[in-house]
Amino acid sequence: MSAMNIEKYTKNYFMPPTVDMSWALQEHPTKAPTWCSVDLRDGNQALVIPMSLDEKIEFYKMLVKVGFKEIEVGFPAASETEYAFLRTLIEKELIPDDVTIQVLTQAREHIIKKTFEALDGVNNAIVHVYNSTSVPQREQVFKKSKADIKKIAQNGALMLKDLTEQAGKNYRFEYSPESFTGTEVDYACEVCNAVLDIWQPTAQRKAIINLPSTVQMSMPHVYAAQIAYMSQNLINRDNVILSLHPHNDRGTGVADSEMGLLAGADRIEGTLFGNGERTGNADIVTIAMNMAALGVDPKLNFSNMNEIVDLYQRVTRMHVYERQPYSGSLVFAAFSGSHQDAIAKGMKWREEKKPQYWTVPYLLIDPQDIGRQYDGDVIRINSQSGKGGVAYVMEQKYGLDMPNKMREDFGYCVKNVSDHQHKELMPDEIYKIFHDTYVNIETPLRLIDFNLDKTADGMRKGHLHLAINNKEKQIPAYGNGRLDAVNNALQKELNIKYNNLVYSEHAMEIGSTSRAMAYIGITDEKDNTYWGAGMDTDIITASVLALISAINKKLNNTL
Ligand SMILES: CC(=O)SCCNC(=O)CCNC(=O)[C@H](O)C(C)(C)COP(=O)(O)OP(=O)(O)OC[C@H]1O[C@@H](n2cnc3c(N)ncnc32)[C@H](O)[C@@H]1OP(=O)(O)O
Ligand SMILES: CC(C)C(=O)C(=O)O
Ligand SMILES: [Mg+2]
Repeated sequence: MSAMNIEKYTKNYFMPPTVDMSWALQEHPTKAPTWCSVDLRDGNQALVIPMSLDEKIEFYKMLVKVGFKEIEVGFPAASETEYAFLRTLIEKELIPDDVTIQVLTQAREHIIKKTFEALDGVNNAIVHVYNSTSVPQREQVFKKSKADIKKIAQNGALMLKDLTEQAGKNYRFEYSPESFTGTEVDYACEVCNAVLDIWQPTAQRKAIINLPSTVQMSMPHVYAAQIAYMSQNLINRDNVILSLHPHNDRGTGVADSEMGLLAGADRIEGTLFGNGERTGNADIVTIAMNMAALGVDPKLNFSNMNEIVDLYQRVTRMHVYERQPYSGSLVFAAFSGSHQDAIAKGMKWREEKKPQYWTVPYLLIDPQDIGRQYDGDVIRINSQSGKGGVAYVMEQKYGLDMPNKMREDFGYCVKNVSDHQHKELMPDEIYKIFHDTYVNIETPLRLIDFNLDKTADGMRKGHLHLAINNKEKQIPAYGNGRLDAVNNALQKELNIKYNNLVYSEHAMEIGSTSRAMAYIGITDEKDNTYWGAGMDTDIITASVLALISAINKKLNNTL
């Protein structure tokens, strides 16, 4: 016996009588399918607390805004709320002309009648009828033969046809052989064809045949082979919209949908973020965004993903997993140093070389396209981060452009703080570390003033007014420029030696236009480099402050 008793499991799906895998030669779908959101029905029936009337209305309006043209709004015969919701949509005229609502019903007379009652007053609707066809459902639940199960479907189809005629409407019809994935594929096809035979769809009024993986049982290519068989063997195929309704028991609801589309399907039923029974339905956000990431217009608009996530979480009381493709809060975040470095360089490269295409390493799509920000959503800093990421945040947020070598010094400094505090560091915390570590350091040396005039031969000569350990002192200064004069004066006065002076400065563009930041690195005889920064409204003063900060760090022996 195995530890998990796997001996009791066996394959419960059926390969189609003829297996055509030629669809697999296509790389990806090249046009958007018809999308049908089943959030308000399949998603809703899976919630611990189903949505209230007001919550359903709010969710419905959001689905319309995203661009769904077909929305399964409920199972009107299931409960008062479901019934009242449909009535509200109709009576308050909340159904735009280009949106068709869909309602689900079992193939039972009183339930179908109640469903039609609820539809009173609507012009366009899809009435969706289902019955189970799988071997276990036939044997264990319905205890009926194949012929009897087909009869349930036919009776349901007939009732839909008759009641629609009686209502004088043009409702469209959908049939689902529920538990399709556990059904012999040729038998499922026989049942669907019997339904189509009753409905006699036309080009003006096509019928929808929806093939659910009510429970996912196989790898996605097997489901797609089943879909290919159905697509090739349904009667009146030109007037049939072949729809998929994948669930996610094996975690491949998206793969089932994508491969099913390649195999001939025209339509996808699914939910936002994959909410639904058990492990959920196929996640339409992911399927649509996968298309968008390949340059295929999905005809749905997720440019405001944060708002959609917030509303969804609030009304369903579910949570969008941090790593849910495209929509999770961490899906664009790069904490690790090498990823951050590549992203920062990739962004720059794109800006300079190919702004019309998105090829930035580690980011499948441009986060801004779904309303996420580079700043805050992409490069985030913790102990796994490196100099590239830290410098990127400082540059984007505060306009600081440190010399390359200083970035390394600061990167390690930030990493250590994050490591010791065991937390992510926000940009303002990183800036504080930068400021406390490098900027305008005043002990033991503090600059009070300096006065350096130009001599006849173009040199600079004058005095440096300092406080050393709080004792004020004037020292003479001479050099070929102001910074050089200060540098010479300080080395002499303090009797210290250093070289490899690295210097850079810039105006502070972000936040404070009137200030300059200067950076200086000095390397002593033991090859230790000390970095300082100076901030001031005057660029020369900023440079002098940067030098004094670097010297103070050497004197304090703080690398
Ligand atoms: C895979 C899916 O998501 S399918 C959709 C599932 N969603 C829901 O069920 C949510 C809404 N459902 C409900 O509120 C209720 O089930 C109702 C109101 C529709 C029906 O309620 P009830 O009749 O009290 O109960 P229930 O659904 O258990 O009925 C079971 C009976 O219907 C039969 N039945 C179930 N589904 C179907 C169907 N699609 N077509 C025909 N008969 C069916 C069963 O065989 C069983 O028959 P029996 O009475 O001879 O044993
Ligand atoms: C009603 C049907 C389509 C369903 O939800 C399923 O089989 O999962
Ligand atoms: Mg379902």
